[in-house]
Amino acid sequence: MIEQQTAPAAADGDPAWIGAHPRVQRVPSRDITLFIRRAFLSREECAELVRRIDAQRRPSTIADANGDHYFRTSETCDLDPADPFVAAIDARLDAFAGIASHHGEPIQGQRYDVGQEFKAHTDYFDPRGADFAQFCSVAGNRTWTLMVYLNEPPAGGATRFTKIGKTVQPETGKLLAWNNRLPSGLPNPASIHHGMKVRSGVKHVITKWYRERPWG
Ligand SMILES: O=C(O)CCC(=O)C(=O)O
Ligand SMILES: [Fe+2]
Repeated sequence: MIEQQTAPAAADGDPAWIGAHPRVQRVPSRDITLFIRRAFLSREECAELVRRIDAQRRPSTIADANGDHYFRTSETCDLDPADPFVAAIDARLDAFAGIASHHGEPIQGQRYDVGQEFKAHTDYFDPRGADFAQFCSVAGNRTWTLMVYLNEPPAGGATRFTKIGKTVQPETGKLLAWNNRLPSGLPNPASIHHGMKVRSGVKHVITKWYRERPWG
């Protein structure tokens, strides 16, 4: 009998579901739910994504502009959800998170050249921030983040979770998944993280964010 792959239907990620996948490690922390899964994507899949990101990149932007023009110096690419290759990766991310696809934003790509970074920030939007209504009135705030490194720069480019003191090194195909919320549903300030400066080479990642309510 062929095993039927059913799409996830849940509105939120379940740590027990994610933690039960093969080869998943949970980062020990009382303050955040954070998982690492090495080699989630193959080198070939990563290279395919890098090609698409490089072809369509634009300067990255931030919500709640803070006057620091060097806060996020990378470039961003909105990957085309209608591209069958992208759609297949999207479905694997949803299956990993265990979250219904309509809660997900389209996958983004990020590209960092030497000297580029994304300073310490949270992926959730500040409920008191000026841009909250603009970004969150329909789908609500961000819940989980899934991020995959598509390459490994020779120096720099780590992701540092500054509040919990955990630094993750880029590694081709490595996935990070974390909950941006507390068990109460409020935003978790311990999820703050810094995409650190690339010192040599180039760094690409994909980011996939899920929302409290259906997207779009
Ligand atoms: O590039 C990184 O290491 C972090 C990226 C990130 O935090 C983001 O895109 O929200
Ligand atoms: Fe982030």
